[in-house]
Amino acid sequence: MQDSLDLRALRDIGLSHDTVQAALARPRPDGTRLARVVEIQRDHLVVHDGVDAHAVVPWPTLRAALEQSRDPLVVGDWVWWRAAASDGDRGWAVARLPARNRLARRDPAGGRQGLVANIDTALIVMGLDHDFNLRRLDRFLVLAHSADARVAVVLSKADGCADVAGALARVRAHLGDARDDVAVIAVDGRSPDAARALAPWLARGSTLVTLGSSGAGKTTLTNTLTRAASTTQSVRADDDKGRHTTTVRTLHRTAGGACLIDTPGLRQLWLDADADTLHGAFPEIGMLALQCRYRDCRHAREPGCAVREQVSPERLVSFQKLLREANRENDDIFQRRRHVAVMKQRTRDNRARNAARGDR
Ligand SMILES: Nc1nc2c(ncn2[C@@H]2O[C@H](COP(=O)(O)OP(=O)(O)OP(=O)(O)O)[C@@H](O)[C@H]2O)c(=O)[nH]1
Ligand SMILES: [Zn+2]
Repeated sequence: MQDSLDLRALRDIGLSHDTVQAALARPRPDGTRLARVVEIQRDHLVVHDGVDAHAVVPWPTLRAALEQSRDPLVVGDWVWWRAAASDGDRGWAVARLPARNRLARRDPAGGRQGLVANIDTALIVMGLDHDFNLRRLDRFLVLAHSADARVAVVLSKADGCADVAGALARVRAHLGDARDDVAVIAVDGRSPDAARALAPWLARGSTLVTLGSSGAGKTTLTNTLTRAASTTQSVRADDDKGRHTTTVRTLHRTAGGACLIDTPGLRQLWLDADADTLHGAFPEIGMLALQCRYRDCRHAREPGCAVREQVSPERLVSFQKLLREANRENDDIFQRRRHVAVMKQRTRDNRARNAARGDR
């Protein structure tokens, strides 16, 4: 069993300075080694130490702590793990290291669902087809901002789009100067050119996560970026058919040594973001609000509203909707349940109305 850490190998799997600090800050549990969670299966986890993958399950005390905090292990987490007593058995994840960041969403009941941890860059993938939706993009931008991650917006399916330049310009105009930290790139996710376009975000040892709705092209892009990587990396048999739907989050290695976590499409992204995070993701709104005539301007119908004058209407609508959602988080559990009940009833009503009209 290794007693010193193989830092080189661990860096290859995304070990950062913060995690090293976190690891040194507390005593290492006896007989354990450092590894990263690369896959979550129903009955076990896969951790990787930069050299090998190992199947593990949480040690009883860790399991109890995770259950109590309702904050399960996610892909990208770092753990101290211990090999099983006999070969072939599952090892144990003994303790989790504090994460430098974590992406999470809310579930309808108000719980928090961790998605991934310890990321540098979010690749927000949006198809240049019916998937193109600036309001949804804003939502993913807030998610990325909540982890303080760099962001590249990847407009996929550029090969099938008649006006790529126009689409790029629309996204840029929507984000405005305030978000000039966000890169916007159009790609054919199946082409090796996509890897070249994304090279600046794919440095060895950095960690990226794909975000986007189902069918946006996340897995296609992941396959392109990881294709020339390790030959031991299995390629799923149904990928060629393009029908494969991602069901688990998995950390892959790219050809140049970056770590890329592919996520399933998030059908319902209820943000786990407070008003501060929101203002961080929409920095221009807070700045401009200082120039509104009224101090408590809601940027609705008030005269002399600087926000309405200078922010694109679509982006302002995004912001206001997300802010309502964030404020709802402060609701108590009963208000939240009532809200869920209202939403469900509304869905049933819509369905009934559509059925009565004869559409499906
Ligand atoms: N022409 C073209 N097709 C693409 C591109 N990117 C993805 N596709 C196709 O779009 C479909 C959906 O792509 P996926 O990569 O499976 O989408 P996903 O975002 O991983 O979807 P989920 O796994 O359901 O979350 C597949 O048929 C892909 O072949 C692209 O850049 N160009
Ligand atoms: Zn205003």
